[in-house]
Amino acid sequence: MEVGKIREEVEKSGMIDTWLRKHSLIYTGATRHPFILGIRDGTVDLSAFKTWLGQDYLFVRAFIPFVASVLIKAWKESYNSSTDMEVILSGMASLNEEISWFRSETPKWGVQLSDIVPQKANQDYCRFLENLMSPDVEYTVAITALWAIEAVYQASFALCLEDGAKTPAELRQTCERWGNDGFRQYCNSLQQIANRHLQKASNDLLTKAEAALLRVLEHEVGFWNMSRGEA
Ligand SMILES: Cc1ncc(CN)c(N)n1
Repeated sequence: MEVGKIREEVEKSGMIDTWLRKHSLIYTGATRHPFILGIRDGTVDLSAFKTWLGQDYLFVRAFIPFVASVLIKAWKESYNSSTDMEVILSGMASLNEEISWFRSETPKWGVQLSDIVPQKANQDYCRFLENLMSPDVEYTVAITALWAIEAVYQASFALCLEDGAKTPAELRQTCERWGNDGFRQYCNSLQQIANRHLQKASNDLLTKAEAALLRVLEHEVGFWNMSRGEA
């Protein structure tokens, strides 16, 4: 597509929607992964679910410092820092609750948090987050990645709550954690913030943010694959 046409499209709907259309294959791969489709149609292997649960606890522990780093970047770099910080801080408060949820949920599944060893896909994803925490990474790149990480879970788990889904009763609470309306609104707020910053970004920054989005989608696919014992 020629540059003028891309600019026109971006002004209408925002850079993120443009990128999601451009990368729809990998986005669909991340948000409609066989692991999620298995929850939605009730055929998920419960040992895969337990693997996911334990590994995700470790991921979330690494994700919290990343979100804190985005908060610091918002404070330092955003032209609209107080609004951005309010949204990011609300996400951090939910993460505090999320950690408590993992601690109370895992024993129900016979998963012992102290025994969990991070698998390769999880380690790779956490290393990626750590790289994004560097002060050299621009706020626009980091907020785009934060939106993508949260949006994949929102879209995935919301799918398991749609009419007609045959999600097993014991997995519904998990799906509601990320598929609920409040989380959808949080993701929308992150998307708006990211879009506002992307609109002002140089071409070089746009390239970096798009690459970060793609890496997130790849890591999310890798994480689901790992949960199914495929990585
Ligand atoms: C792997 C992964 N990606 C995203 C999320 C949502 N915070 C999560 N808990 N885990």
